[in-house]
Amino acid sequence: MSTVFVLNSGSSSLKYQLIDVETERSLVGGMIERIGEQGSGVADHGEAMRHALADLGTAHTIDAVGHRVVHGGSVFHEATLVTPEVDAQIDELSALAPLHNPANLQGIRAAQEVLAGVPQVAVFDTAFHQTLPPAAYTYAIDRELAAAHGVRRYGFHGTSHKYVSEQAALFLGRPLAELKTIVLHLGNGASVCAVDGGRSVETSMGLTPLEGLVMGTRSGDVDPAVLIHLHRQAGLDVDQLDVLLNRRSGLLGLTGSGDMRDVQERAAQGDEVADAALAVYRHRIRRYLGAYIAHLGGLDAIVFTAGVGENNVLLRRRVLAGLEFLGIHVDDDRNELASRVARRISPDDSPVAVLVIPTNEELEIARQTAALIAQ
Ligand SMILES: Nc1ncnc2c1ncn2[C@@H]1O[C@H](COP(=O)(O)OP(=O)(O)O)[C@@H](O)[C@H]1O
Ligand SMILES: CC(=O)OP(=O)(O)O
Ligand SMILES: [Mg+2]
Repeated sequence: MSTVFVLNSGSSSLKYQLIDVETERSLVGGMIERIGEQGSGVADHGEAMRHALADLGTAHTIDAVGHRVVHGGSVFHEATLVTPEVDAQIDELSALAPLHNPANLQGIRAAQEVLAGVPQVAVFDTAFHQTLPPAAYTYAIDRELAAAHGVRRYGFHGTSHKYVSEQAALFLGRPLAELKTIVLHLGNGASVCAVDGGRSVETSMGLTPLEGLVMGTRSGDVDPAVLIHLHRQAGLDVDQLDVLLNRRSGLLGLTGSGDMRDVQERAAQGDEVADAALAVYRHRIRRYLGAYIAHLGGLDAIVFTAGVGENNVLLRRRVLAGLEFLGIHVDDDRNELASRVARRISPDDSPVAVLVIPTNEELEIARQTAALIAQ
């Protein structure tokens, strides 16, 4: 076993990489964006997949394909070989992740067609969070109704949270088993995870990837009564509410742009609407940070990752400002240093290590795929 082709289908993008699992080097890689948008030339994830395979060419052998699958419900606790039964279960879980699972399945089916006979492995965003205690995953609603419909918190971005928390332990040279870490995965989708001894014990996304932080186009937490109110008072039906909260909220809803770079640029030019949106974004993160420090009963490390977490100097400083009383300090010079590798942005002697660690979901998927195939 030496090469794994990894497919990471997002709601509107497809990232792919061919990874040599022995050297952990990427041999071929690319990204197709704006899938399904008018004028993009790529109608759906099946077509995007065919573009990716064409880019791959025939120069390489492929020993297995690893797929990111966003929702694994309570069914999948670990990387799983795709069989017709597994395909059907992923399909069934589409109701819980309509932006993601159908795209993941299209990727799987296109790969099966083009790479017939090559084992396909599904790696689930939810799997790492299967260790959440019931107190963290239970919604306080009618128990039987919830059970009948799979209504509980699952959590997402697990592949990233797992990878990054392990990298943090390696970086610090300390055993994972004794570390209390909070990971801030701030990308287009965003979530926080409390990791205690390598296990996810609390995370901000819930039944679907909508709960929690303010995101590019998703609202994150709202009082559920907002939906009832908007239905009764503004006449929005359930599909309109779905589109509102998942696709037209977050930074996009607050400012008209879902991209953090745009919002920050506008704020820097004195745009008060953009500045106020950044304040909401930061406030929500700090609410979770405080809560998770309490859940963990201590804290060794805070890790920033994903597009915003890895690149946004100002946001990192603002999120952690005023938390010195908790042993959380940021060294401004270290924070401002642009770099693509794992680094510490707190002083060496501060009680809590504040780290920036680039996530690599593709590598983690390749590792898990190779490990499963080797069994
Ligand atoms: N170099 C950068 N500098 C500042 N912000 C960035 C940079 N790269 C990405 N971002 C921000 O990160 C977000 C996208 O994160 P990313 O992790 O790439 O998203 P996805 O969830 O689609 O994988 C956007 O809001 C974007 O503005
Ligand atoms: C689960 C999720 O939100 O994924 P993404 O950040 O890729 O949209
Ligand atoms: Mg992402």
